[in-house]
Amino acid sequence: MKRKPRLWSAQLAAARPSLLLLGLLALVLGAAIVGQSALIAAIVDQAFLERAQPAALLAPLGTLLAVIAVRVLCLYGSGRIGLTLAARAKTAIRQAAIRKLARDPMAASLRGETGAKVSVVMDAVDEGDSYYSQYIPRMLETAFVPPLLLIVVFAVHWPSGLIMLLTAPFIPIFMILVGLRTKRKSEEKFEELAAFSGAFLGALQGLTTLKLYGKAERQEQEIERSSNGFREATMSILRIAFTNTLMMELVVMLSIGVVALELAFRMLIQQSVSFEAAFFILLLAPEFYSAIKNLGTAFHSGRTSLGALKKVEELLEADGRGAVESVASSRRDAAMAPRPDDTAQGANRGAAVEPVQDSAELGTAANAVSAVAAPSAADKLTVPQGANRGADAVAKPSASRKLTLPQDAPPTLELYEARYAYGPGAFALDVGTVRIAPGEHVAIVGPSGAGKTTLLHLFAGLLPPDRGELRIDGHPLVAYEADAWYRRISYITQHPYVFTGTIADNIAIGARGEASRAAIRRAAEAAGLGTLVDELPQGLDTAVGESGRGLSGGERQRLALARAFVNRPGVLLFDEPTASLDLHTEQVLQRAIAELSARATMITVAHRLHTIRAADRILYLEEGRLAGSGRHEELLRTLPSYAEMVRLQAGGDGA
Ligand SMILES: Nc1ncnc2c1ncn2[C@@H]1O[C@H](COP(=O)(O)OP(=O)(O)OP(=O)(O)O)[C@@H](O)[C@H]1O
Repeated sequence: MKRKPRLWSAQLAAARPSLLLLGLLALVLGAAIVGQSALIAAIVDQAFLERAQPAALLAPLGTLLAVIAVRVLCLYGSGRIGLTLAARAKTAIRQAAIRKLARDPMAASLRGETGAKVSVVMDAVDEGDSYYSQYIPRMLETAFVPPLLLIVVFAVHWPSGLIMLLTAPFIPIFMILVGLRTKRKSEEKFEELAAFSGAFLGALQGLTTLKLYGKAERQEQEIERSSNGFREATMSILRIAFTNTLMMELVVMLSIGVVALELAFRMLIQQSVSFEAAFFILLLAPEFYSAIKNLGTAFHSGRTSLGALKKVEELLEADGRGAVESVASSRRDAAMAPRPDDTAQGANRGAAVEPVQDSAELGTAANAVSAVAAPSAADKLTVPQGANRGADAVAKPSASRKLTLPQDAPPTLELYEARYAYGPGAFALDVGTVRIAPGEHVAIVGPSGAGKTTLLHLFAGLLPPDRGELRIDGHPLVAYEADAWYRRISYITQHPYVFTGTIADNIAIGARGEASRAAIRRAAEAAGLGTLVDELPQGLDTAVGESGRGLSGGERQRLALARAFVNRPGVLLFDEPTASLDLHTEQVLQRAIAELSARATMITVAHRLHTIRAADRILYLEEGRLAGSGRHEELLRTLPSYAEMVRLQAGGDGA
């Protein structure tokens, strides 16, 4: 048998007292089985062969009832313990998985299919149930019951004991052979299920696009194909399981038959065994085999569970860091705490990660996560491994304390000797050192694909530089409390994400703490949402997002700005929409942004000439390099490619 997934072992180690109790119950169960069989054999012997008076049978019958009650209680007890073990383990594993997803760097969390992740967290964890509720209790029963029965049979009539000893191994041999195949199949089944869930969710989310391109039917066929794959994988597991059961029943029946034949021969021909002893053994034999057989059935579910667990473990260890320990600790610390080395710097080194897409909105998503992810005190006090890499000349925080970020004044930002590549041979951004003073307004400009968004993500702390680091007020980002930075910034993407909930809920998630109704209202008005809210019958309580009213691109932008207004960030990161908004919306947005950025550092991926002209400094990127930096007029004079871009843009912008 291969090494057990570490998740399982971690859970078992945490459940040692329950395992001891299960062992004790198994021992009592074994004794009850022996007692029950002995009493039945004695009662039948006395009633039919000895022709005893009914009154004489009352005492053994009463004892028999008591023994049966003990047996039932043992089974009930071990069932309850198994279920409790399973429930606790599933909670801990699921918490660890959710915590892992919540604390992942944003770029990593956008990697992979959402449907597949949901399937692992929900279905694969559920599938783990039978390992604890069936396999572990049956394992312990088998460790105590069959050996006990065998000792008793040997003591009463050793030839029967020998037959049982020789035939018993056939059952585990079958189950090991079949179980190994089941585990492989079960892993395949989960791959199929994950593929199916991913394809299904993807198709549902993109249904409008698929319909517009006339591809809905093809996607339907794709879903049919992957659902058939899942069905076939499930059926092949069931086929193995049924064949397994049939073979085991056959082996058990044959073995009991051989024991019975031998006993009949000794009793009737040789007359060397009494009826009571033979009947006693014949009662014990099926109990002996069924205990081993039950393990076989539990073994099958156990293997399926292990296959499922491997998927959960893969999810937990997707970034190569040991999350298993956190499962064991999750009972101690149920709070979903971000780990220090999960902050942007130091994570995903060299991995080709997806860039943060437009749907990710910082200062919003981060707050949404932090609503459920309260960092534990221990995490705040630990300094991550690999912190301060390349930070030779800067002040380093003390090894045991995290710095707090001033919440009132805008900070100084510095990308120090920063380089980021999406992977070996992929696009690489290498901008060296860029320092942005408090309150400075910087525009990132350049041709499409030059690395503007990548640079913005480096400034936001969303992408960890491969080399160099992001410094806030002279200290590396990892020196600060995990959430402090994200509470200080607002990132308005081109297509802000609207969560399912009311407009008020959607604005409130931008707030650093609780936002009052009045503050939400003020933020909505400041962002130019006042008229829309007034026109809606339910005002701020109108449902938006997937299950509510749709919002236009401009309204989404204003919603994102309203989130920023309740936050009043020290750093405003803004990815300007490339698509043109109508003049009125544009003016509303510009006014709101000007007001927001008056007391903040602002970095904008700029597409509009008036943003570029108004910037204190322009960073002009070309193929991942900083080709020039300065004010608009300065770059016009010194950088021909910039002048050319402005000339082309002026044609379409009219600014
Ligand atoms: N996950 C990724 N893996 C590999 N390459 C990527 C990834 N994301 C982006 N790139 C590449 O990195 C380069 C820079 O992308 P980026 O989005 O930063 O450019 P940009 O200047 O913002 O472009 P645009 O103005 O068109 O939005 C592009 O060539 C892009 O194809």
